[in-house]
Amino acid sequence: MLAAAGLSGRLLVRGVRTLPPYAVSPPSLCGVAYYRGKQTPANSGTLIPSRALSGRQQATGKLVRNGEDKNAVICIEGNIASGKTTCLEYFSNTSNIEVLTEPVCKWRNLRGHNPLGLMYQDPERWGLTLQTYVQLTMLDRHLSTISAPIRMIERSIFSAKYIFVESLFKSGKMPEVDFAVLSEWFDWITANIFIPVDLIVYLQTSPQTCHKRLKQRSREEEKVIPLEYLESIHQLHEDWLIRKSSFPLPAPVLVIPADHDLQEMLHQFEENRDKILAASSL
Ligand SMILES: Nc1ncnc2c1ncn2[C@@H]1O[C@H](COP(=O)(O)OP(=O)(O)O)[C@@H](O)[C@H]1O
Ligand SMILES: Nc1ccn([C@H]2C[C@H](O)[C@@H](COP(=O)(O)O)O2)c(=O)n1
Repeated sequence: MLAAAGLSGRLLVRGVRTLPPYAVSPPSLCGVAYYRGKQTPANSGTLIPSRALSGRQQATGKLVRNGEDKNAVICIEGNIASGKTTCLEYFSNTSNIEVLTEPVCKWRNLRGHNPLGLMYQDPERWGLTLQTYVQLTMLDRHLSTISAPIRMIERSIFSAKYIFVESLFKSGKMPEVDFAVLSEWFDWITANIFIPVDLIVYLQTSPQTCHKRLKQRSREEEKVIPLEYLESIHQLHEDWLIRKSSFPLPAPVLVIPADHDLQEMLHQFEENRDKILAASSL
């Protein structure tokens, strides 16, 4: 299955529907990483069985990316339109950091189909389709080969499951069997593949701020998103990252209040630079 999904040859295991007008978006920035303003191909690397690794996450017996254990991994988490991409863009000019944006363009254009748009139109029918693909593409973000010592990822395979799949299921928009399939996949992946995270940066916003920014960004598929959806996504983030009451945390959390205007946010990113880069010395 993983082979069919495009990771073939890299796992070394020893042990037609009518689409709306916005259906296809340009795949121009899909599958790329940014390293000091340059684009580099983000390829999946070779996975090999782990030896006894120390720290971060219990990895023994899991598949690991060959030679990748030395990379520091920082995940930027936050609500929809909270400013994650803006944050990644800010750090993309920093030497030593390679930023990997969320592959939204892939979710909007998968061989001419738009799983993101379909999900917003009919979550009961298409939630599983989108989230299966999100899980695959986020796994690729965690495992792709990079050249910098610090990997900065927009969101993570963890928030995909703990926030978005959870939201679909809890709101009654995902059938139990679809939730079970996604959960089995997620459990298998996290039990068998070493997915280290050293720091989570949580851009904490009010749902109202996100609603305003979402409308300003005006992504076609997201025009149907009501404030209530952003409120529920906010609560799931708060339960996971602040109250620490819902799901396991893969790493410590640095909270950056992010309701401020753009200029102040850039200042906040700079103020937190040392704390963020400290992840590489953990
Ligand atoms: N601090 C800010 N103040 C006002 N607008 C912002 C701020 N940060 C980002 N934006 C704008 O809000 C929208 C969403 O930002 P973006 O970085 O794409 O968020 P995300 O990646 O979290 O969805 C974009 O139009 C962006 O230009
Ligand atoms: N697992 C996921 C991850 C993201 N989405 C949606 C939410 C947004 O509409 C879009 C990503 O946008 P961003 O928050 O980066 O502006 O994709 C989802 O449905 N499931």
